[in-house]
Formats: sequence, C-alpha cells, structure tokens
Amino acid sequence: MPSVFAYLTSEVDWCEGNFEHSEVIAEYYNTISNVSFFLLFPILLYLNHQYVQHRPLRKAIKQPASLTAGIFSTYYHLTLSYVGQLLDELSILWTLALTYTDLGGTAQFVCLVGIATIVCTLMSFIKPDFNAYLLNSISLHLLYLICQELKKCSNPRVHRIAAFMVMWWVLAISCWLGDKWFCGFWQRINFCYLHSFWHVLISIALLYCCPLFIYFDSRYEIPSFEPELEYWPSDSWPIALPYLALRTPYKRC
Ligand SMILES: CCCCCCCC/C=C\CCCCCCCC(=O)N[C@@H](CO)[C@H](O)/C=C/CCCCCCCCCCCCC
Ligand SMILES: [Ca+2]
Ligand SMILES: [Zn+2]
Repeated sequence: MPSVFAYLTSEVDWCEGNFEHSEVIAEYYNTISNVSFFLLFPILLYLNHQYVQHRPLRKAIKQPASLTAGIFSTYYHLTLSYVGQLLDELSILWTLALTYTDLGGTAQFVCLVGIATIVCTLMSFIKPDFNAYLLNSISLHLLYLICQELKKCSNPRVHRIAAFMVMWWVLAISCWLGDKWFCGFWQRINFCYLHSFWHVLISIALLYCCPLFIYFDSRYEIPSFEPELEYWPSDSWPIALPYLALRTPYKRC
C-alpha cells in the first residue's frame, strides 16, 4: 500500500494533465498559480494595516489564512497526494469556521459551527470530493450574510465593492465547476487550465471580500473610528484595490 504522502494518492484529480511540464510537479499550472495566494497575504496586510493594528491577532487571523491555504494548495497540486488533499481542504474549512465564530453569534451558534466543522472534517477523510462542493456552498452563505449587512448600509462604495466581489466569485466558481464537469471538452481543445484560473480569480474575489468583511466588523467592534472603504493607489485609477481606512471622527470641542 502506498504511503499517504506518495504522489498521486489523492482521490481527486484535476483536468490538467499530470507530469506534462515537469517530472517533479504533478500539475504544473495548478501549482504555480498558487502564487496568487502568497501575494494576497502581504497585499491585504499592507492595505489594511490600520485594522490589523486595532484588532486582536485572533480577529485578523483570516488574512494569514490565505498564506496557509497557498502553502497546502501548492503541496497538494505538486504531489496530488492524499495528505496534500486533506491539508488543502482542512485549512480552508478551519479558516471558514474561525471566520464564522468571529461573526459575533451566540454560544449556541458557535457550538453549531463547531459540530458542523467536526462533521466536515470527518467527511474530508471519507468523501473529499463532496466536501469540496460543501466548502464552495459556504461561500453562498457568506454571500447571504453580506447581503443582510448591505441592506442596512446605504454607502454606494460598499455596494460597488460587493458587486465586484460577486463578479469575481462568479467567474472563479465557473472555472472551478467547468474544470470538474467539462474536462473532456477542455482536453479536446487542449485547454486544461481552468483550475489554475480559479486560484487566481478566487484570490481576486478575496481582495474584495476581506475589506468588505472588516468594514462591517469595524462598524460594530471599533466604534471609536469611522470606517471608510478607499482604493489604492487612488480612486481615479482604472485598476485599484479596495482597503479599509479608519478615520477619527471630527470632534467639535
Ligand atoms: C477577513 C474576512 C474573511 C472573509 C472570509 C475569508 C475566508 C477565507 C478562507 C480561506 C481562504 C480561501 C482560499 C481558497 C484556497 C483554495 C485552494 C483550492 O483551490 N482548493 C481546491 C483544490 O485545489 C478545492 O477544491 C477548493 C475548495 C473550495 C474552497 C472554497 C473557498 C471559499 C472561500 C471564500 C471566498 C469568498 C469569496 C466571496 C464570497 C461571495
Ligand atoms: Ca490532473
Ligand atoms: Zn487548487
């Protein structure tokens, strides 16, 4: 029986051909496209440094999560090993669980998230493919939570960033599903890179999602500041990255 660390022991294989561009890297483009997760971490940290300074480390921990997800995802696509696949899924699952427990719910809600996380962790060992669908459907619930917050918020900047986030997420998920469902077609036209596009597109969606989440969070948790969503390097640039700025409200006397 091969070791769980051995190459090609994963139950899930992606459309890109294995060992086509390297003898060491199983899925070449799916591996190198993880660079987007490594870039995401310093970008989020740099842009949202004010938030990181004012919130305890535990709350800001979702940002380093992109780094862990990147490391495990690189290892997974490089080896397509069973352990790689588990680490890839579990790192995403536990980051999402941490995000949920930080949403400020009741003890009952935290307990429910805990149970669901344990069930999904066990599922990763038994039905990893099904679990990947489950992880993606959590995005739908995140989207629902964002919509609830948007209903209470009239700031057009916030709505614009949410619209861009949804656009990138739809593109990302289409690539993820396209790679899984229509692999035969992509192989016929010799274009098996959709999963690597997913890596890049979901990173871009997170570039919009994170400032949005921390904007809502800071409205409740750091009331001494006025949160503003701004763009780097400037509002007028055609391509600009959103970030959270914390302004001190003007005091009359
Ligand atoms: C500070 C606010 C945080 C908001 C939520 C942030 C949650 C971030 C959680 C983890 C980072 C995600 C990184 C994705 C890594 C993907 C690696 C990968 O490609 N894995 C596949 C196998 O190679 C696997 O099949 C994928 C499974 C599904 C992953 C689903 C990730 C959902 C991330 C949530 C994105 C929200 C975007 C907008 C929502 C409308
Ligand atoms: Ca493959
Ligand atoms: Zn991947």
